Amino acid sequence: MSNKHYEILVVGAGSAGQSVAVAAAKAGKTVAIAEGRAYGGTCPLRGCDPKLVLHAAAETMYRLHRLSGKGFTRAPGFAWEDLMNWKRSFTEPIPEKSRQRMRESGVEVYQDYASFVDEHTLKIGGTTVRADTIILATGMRPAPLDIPGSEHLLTSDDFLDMPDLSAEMVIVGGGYIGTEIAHISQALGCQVTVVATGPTPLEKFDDDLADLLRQADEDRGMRYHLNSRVVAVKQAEDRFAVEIEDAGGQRTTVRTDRVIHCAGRIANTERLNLEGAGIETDEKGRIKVDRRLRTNLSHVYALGDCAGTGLPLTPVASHASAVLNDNLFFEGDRDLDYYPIPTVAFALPGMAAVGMTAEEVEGSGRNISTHFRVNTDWFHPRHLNASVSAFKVFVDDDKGVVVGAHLLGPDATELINLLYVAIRQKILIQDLQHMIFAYPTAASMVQSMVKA
Ligand SMILES: NC(=O)c1ccc[n+]([C@@H]2O[C@H](COP(=O)([O-])OP(=O)(O)OC[C@H]3O[C@@H](n4cnc5c(N)ncnc54)[C@H](O)[C@@H]3O)[C@@H](O)[C@H]2O)c1
Repeated sequence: MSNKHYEILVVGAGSAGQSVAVAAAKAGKTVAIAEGRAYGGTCPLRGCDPKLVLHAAAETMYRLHRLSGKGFTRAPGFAWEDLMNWKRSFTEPIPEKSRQRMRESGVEVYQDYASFVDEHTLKIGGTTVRADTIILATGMRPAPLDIPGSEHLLTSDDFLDMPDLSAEMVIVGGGYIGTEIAHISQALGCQVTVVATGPTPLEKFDDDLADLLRQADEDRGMRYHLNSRVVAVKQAEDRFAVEIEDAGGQRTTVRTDRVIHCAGRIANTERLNLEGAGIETDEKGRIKVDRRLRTNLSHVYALGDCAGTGLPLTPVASHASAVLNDNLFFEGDRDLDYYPIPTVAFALPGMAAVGMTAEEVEGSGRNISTHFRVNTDWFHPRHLNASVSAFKVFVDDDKGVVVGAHLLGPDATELINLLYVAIRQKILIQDLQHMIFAYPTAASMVQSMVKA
């Protein structure tokens, strides 16, 4: 057992942890980073990036199907294995590249899980490490689903590495991950059944838009069990029998080839022995932090998905690491400043939101008008023959600015950034209307969306 001391120890080598380690080294600190799994973290290895590679193929197929009979006579052939190889060309170089980046920056690299021994000491494999300042950035993982037959469930990690695409799949959960996996799989030829606990999928998005998406999905053959949950999974020869219970207690069994568990994620804290150092967590199990990412111990910080602040999204972690790096290493004096956080679900077509929600508008007592419209007849969605397109934009009529935007439709995932800038910078609608937007682009729709 060897002993080491560093000024800074980072636990978790995802995007947040790596960013802090590099900044600390740049500031001349002695730094180490520990990671139990592959270097790189969720976003480039098991989340955003590989998902988007698959989504690009699915979106191409979706668009081709929508233009069938409008120039296209048949969809092209599709090989899942080739798509997986293409995806691996993105993911496989990440761990070694990340480790190399750490070493070149002067960060000492540990390949093992770290666990607290006391407030300043962690065990990393066979090494006892003492550190003056400790940064926790351990991310999240699928939450265990406590139902009979849970051993038959595959996770989103497994989905992103499947050897083939099943003919039929059941998706447990209609949140971000469930919806994205459902849309990718259905577009590429799988018969998908989604089991969602709420009255619509994507409950964290606008209800009206989520319901329009559900209708369009059902029209193209996706199946939904709403207000329902999966209560058991049984092996049925080489397939599975999925037991689904609705809110009234009525049970249905669906037979399928694979069952994908997308029913929520929890913070990766179980190997840290937080109790060993007396570090507090919130009711969701995320590490409690203040507006400067400090835990209840003044020398321990947490950021990224494992920390109880902001949404578990990569750009939120990037913002948090920028604030922490400034404050810790470059004499900054900044609080976190998230508002508003744009968020996107890569459905087909995409769903996106930024700023005030319908519930927030209703409870605000402010003079806010709602611009809600199904705009499948507008030129941009229409020339793509989109299955659905709609928007709900909230305008503060006293101030003349956009305060919330909810989009569903082709290119919604890009358009939302434009509305984010309008909200964040409080651009007057009057000024927005006087600007010249290139036409015909998706972005040019924004001027019509905010028109009274
Ligand atoms: N595009 C993106 O930005 C993106 C993509 C993926 C994940 N994420 C992030 O990851 C987080 C986690 O995503 P997620 O989709 O795992 O969680 P989620 O909380 O969005 O959805 C999980 C859903 O599963 C339901 N559920 C729980 N038990 C169930 C059961 N037995 N049967 C059926 N449904 C059940 C829950 O009620 C919930 O609606 C998100 O909050 C998001 O911030 C973001």
